[in-house]
Amino acid sequence: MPAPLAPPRRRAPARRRPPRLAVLARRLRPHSARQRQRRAVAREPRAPGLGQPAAGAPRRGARPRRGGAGRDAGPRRARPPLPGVAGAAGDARRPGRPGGRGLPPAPLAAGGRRAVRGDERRPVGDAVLSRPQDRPREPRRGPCPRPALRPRRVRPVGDRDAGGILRLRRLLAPGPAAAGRGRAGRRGRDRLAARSRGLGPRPRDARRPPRPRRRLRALRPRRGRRPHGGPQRRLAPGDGAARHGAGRHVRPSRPVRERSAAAARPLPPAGAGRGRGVVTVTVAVVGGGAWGTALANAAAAGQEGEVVLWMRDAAAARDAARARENARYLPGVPLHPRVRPSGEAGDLAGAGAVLLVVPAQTLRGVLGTLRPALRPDATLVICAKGIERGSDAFMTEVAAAVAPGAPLAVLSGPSFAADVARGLPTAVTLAAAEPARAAALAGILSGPALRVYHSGDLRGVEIGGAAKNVLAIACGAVVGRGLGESARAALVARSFAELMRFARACGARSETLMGLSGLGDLVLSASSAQSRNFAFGERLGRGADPGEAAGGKLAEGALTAAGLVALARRHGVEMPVAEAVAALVAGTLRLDDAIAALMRRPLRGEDE
Ligand SMILES: NC(=O)C1=CN([C@@H]2O[C@H](COP(=O)(O)OP(=O)(O)OC[C@H]3O[C@@H](n4cnc5c(N)ncnc54)[C@H](O)[C@@H]3O)[C@@H](O)[C@H]2O)C=CC1
Ligand SMILES: O=C(CO)COP(=O)(O)O
Repeated sequence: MPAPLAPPRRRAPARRRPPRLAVLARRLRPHSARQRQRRAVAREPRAPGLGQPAAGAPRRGARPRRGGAGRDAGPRRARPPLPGVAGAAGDARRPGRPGGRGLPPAPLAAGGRRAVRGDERRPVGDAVLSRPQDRPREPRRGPCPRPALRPRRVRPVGDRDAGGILRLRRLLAPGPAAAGRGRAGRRGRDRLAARSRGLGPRPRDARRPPRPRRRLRALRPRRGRRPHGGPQRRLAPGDGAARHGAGRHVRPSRPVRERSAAAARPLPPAGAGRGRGVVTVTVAVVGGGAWGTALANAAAAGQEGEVVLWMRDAAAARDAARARENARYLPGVPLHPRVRPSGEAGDLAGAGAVLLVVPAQTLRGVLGTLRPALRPDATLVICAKGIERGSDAFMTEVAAAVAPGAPLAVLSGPSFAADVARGLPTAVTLAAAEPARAAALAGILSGPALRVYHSGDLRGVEIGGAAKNVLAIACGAVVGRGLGESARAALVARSFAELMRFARACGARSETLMGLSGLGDLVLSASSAQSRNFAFGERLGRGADPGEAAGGKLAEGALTAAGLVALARRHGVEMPVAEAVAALVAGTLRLDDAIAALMRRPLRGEDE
């Protein structure tokens, strides 16, 4: 018997691919029971022939709701997975969630590296696994419904604004920071308004309170600059102080404050042990030339009182007072408001310090004339640079002879009047026998651009100023003759050597000559045609007659050379450069012969 036939095995019916819409719907995560119900309805077949969309399906032409089922169910979003790709856009939205509808995590690729799905952030070096259109859109704002797609947390705008408002409220809150802020407070409110509109810059570091220094500045009333601690003053244009921030209150630097204290003190007794009284510090200037005018301006800027600028020509003084300018000697530089030009000797009577700024050869005569008008205890500050002809006397000796017992001081150093008048930085030395007097005077004359060092070596400071004028003529002659920069440098060095020898022989300190009045002034005058002495020598070098080489200007070196040489001989000091200049000026030696004589001198050790 044939074995009963087994009932034919029925092939399992092939699984029908679910309709596309159903697949898509399954992938979607319903957010609420209402949504799930809607989607269930949507899965039901449409009524045949009616062609009406199922309830809950998006209407044609309706704008898909952002982040909702309507958008996700749209045809653009619901793409089938790409072949060979472990998942596609939207698949990873619930990775590994037990019982979740999403796909399991992507399998590990060869080498243990996990394949990266197109919708994940890809580490550098991973293959590109998706087409650009399969990548999810970046969510714009608000909470993202798909955590795996969220690139990073976006702070809601409201949060940020709240922080900004809090910070700005703190800035504007009444209290020491805000009280009296005035414009600063208004600015803050404006910024707050701008910030709340999403405009305007963020505060630099809003967590930190504003810096206290700034706040203090804002609270400080604006005043005129007080470089020396005095009361507010009006400042002249061109004045050094005005140039350095007039109109703004700037706390003076420590040295300036110290100078103020020094200036406020009365000068110590003149000629200690000689019964002199204490002198006050009212400054007057004798000599209305370039240097006298520049120093008067500097003194006026450096202390409180009026500064009388005495001129021998009363008409010139009136003109200067009217025009507020010394048009002849220092054109273009306004006089400081507290400089009073005067031709009256009586106007010098109140001065405690009198700056003598006339040509060296006139000092004896001028001081002799004015002496009766001066206070007997007035400090005479010698600013002329020279040695008196005929007597071969230093300026301090001349002054001491004319005004015996008067306290003396000497001011010298590298300083073109035009530079000082323009407020360019300058440093000079002031020497007096008593250190306290020198310091007090230095304090009075110092300013933002004029730095006055003090010294006790009167002789050294005056020799530096007088001798450099003579030596600068030699340097000018070398340059005028076209002998080159090497020759000029050699001449400066050898000139300085003889200056030192001479100064030491006269009892001065070498250190003084190595400073401003000596090396400093020699370097300035030997290297610049702005120096009248250098210019005089330059013209000599070009063949000008010594009588005309000055060109109507004051060349103190030409008038001092003979006296310097005479003094050097008296002290047994060799000064070959000064000798040559004296002979050139006297017209007893030609320049070429002078140069040849210098070059033929016996060779010797440099320090001999
Ligand atoms: N101009 C400058 O850059 C500097 C000049 N000095 C020295 O200052 C002194 C004066 O020089 P500057 O003012 O430049 O000269 P300057 O030629 O500009 O003025 C000389 C002043 O002295 C007056 N004067 C001339 N003879 C007189 C007399 N017999 N009696 C009264 N007053 C007389 C003139 O009227 C003029 O006001 C000189 O010894 C010079 O070496 C010092 C440092 C810098
Ligand atoms: O003494 C001066 C600079 O320090 C002025 O130099 P002159 O007199 O050569 O112009």
